[in-house]
Amino acid sequence: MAKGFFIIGTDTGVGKTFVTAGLTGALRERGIDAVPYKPVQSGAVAGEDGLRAPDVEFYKKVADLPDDKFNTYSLVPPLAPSLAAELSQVSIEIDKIKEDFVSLCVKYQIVIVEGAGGLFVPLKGTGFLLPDLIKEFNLPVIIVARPDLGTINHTVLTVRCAEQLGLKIKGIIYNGFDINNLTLSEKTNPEIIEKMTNIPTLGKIPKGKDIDIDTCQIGNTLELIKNNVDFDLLLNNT
Ligand SMILES: Nc1ncnc2c1ncn2[C@@H]1O[C@H](COP(=O)(O)OP(=O)(O)OP(=O)(O)O)[C@@H](O)[C@H]1O
Ligand SMILES: C[C@H](N)[C@H](N)CCCCCC(=O)O
Ligand SMILES: [Mg+2]
Repeated sequence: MAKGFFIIGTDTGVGKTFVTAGLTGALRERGIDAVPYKPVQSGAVAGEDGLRAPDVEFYKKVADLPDDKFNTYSLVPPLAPSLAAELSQVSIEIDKIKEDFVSLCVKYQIVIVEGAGGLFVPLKGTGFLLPDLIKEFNLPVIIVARPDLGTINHTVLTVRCAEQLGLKIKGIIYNGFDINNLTLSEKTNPEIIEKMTNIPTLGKIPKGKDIDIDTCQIGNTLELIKNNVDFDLLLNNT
């Protein structure tokens, strides 16, 4: 079985890339040969030498990575992968994604895969969704969630759906606390969600400084992840 994690979010923009990059960098600093993998990047940007994948560029800047292939498809339309592929007249081949994933699994100790958007996102047409890929990879998922009001519903919905689909859930990372001005919901959400789901909280990450994926500003990403994720919990039984 491949060793690693599949990073999903309760939504797009919750911090999956930030967490994927930070976890990869932190594990590599611990001497664990971890790498990231982004099967399908939508919202890719045209650069001098072809399409740039912002998520992958961010990984490379945060973590000291070997030179390898960490992305299979890069698509310009900022949409769900299957729609972005359709508009780009690209056919997403799941076997190609599996091939790239396996080639990383044989070379490295841990592969941290980033999804796209939330859980129920179509990868190919409307029949092959993100959970289908997670099952193919047979990896436990880490859910990245917002900390504030509204996240109970989003997070518990994601947990319940993932469980009903037979996915294994490693834990939840809440991302983006305003630690200088914690709201009542930020103070109470992780505990009540753990009570409702029995899924452990792996980390509570504060808002950082100068972090922006689109402009590849990494700010204090690595420090935030290193200081706020429970790595003993993350790595036990991995
Ligand atoms: N803890 C944080 N502190 C400050 N900025 C953050 C933090 N986490 C994420 N961000 C910023 O929020 C934006 C969204 O984060 P990110 O791109 O990681 O989300 P995502 O879930 O990967 O989105 P997508 O679904 O597009 O892949 C980015 O600009 C990122 O830099
Ligand atoms: C373009 C964006 N940054 C992500 N890469 C893809 C988000 C897909 C969201 C699909 C949806 O739930 O509407
Ligand atoms: Mg991302």
